[in-house]
Amino acid sequence: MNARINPSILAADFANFERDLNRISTADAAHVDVMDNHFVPNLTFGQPMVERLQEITPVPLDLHLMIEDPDHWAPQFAEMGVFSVTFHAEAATSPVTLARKLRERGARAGIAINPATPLSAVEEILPHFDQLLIMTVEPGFGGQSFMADMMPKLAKADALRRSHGLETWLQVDGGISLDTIELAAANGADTFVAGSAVFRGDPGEQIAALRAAATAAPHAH
Ligand SMILES: O=C(CO)[C@@H](O)[C@H](O)COP(=O)(O)O
Repeated sequence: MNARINPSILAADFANFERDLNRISTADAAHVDVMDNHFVPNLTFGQPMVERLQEITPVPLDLHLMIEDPDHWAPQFAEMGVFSVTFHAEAATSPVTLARKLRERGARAGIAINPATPLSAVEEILPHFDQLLIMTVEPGFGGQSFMADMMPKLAKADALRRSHGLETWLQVDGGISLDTIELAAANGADTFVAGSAVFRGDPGEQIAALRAAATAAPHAH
């Protein structure tokens, strides 16, 4: 299994993004949590900030938009040349049209679902997406506990993509650490967002350890 590790810069030092991005240069991508204080009760990065991060990052940017009205805002983020843009199913009005717009602008298109949102909400539209993000915490803050009860949903998503021959990546986000990554990998995740677990220790070492643990996990296929 090809395990991708995307550190969340929500756990980086906000006064030292250039230094901390360089510390995760062995990661597959940097996960950037854009929060608008409406869709979630927290406020992080706006467009000028993401634009600047895109200029200085040594790794691709994986944007996670926890915002209202992604139909309006997401294409503008995609135009910055970022690697991927993921928006929430709960917030979008026309997700398929939006996925097409993101791809037209050169970004991989991702759709995210909150813990309370069932897989059925995205089942039919999954073929239009490059990535499905299954939240393993309530979105909004880093440092929360991994919700193991999301594993049946993850396993179902994995079975669905395999039965339809889809190449959709399955991303998990929230509480991913050396204690939880194997369980997520065993249930079908291939892309892992980790904030605290990476930046709490030596980021390079943590990335390598997380990748090795996910790769070694017994996997359904
Ligand atoms: O989207 C979010 C939180 O809403 C995440 O990306 C967190 O930043 C993950 O942090 P840890 O749980 O790994 O500390």
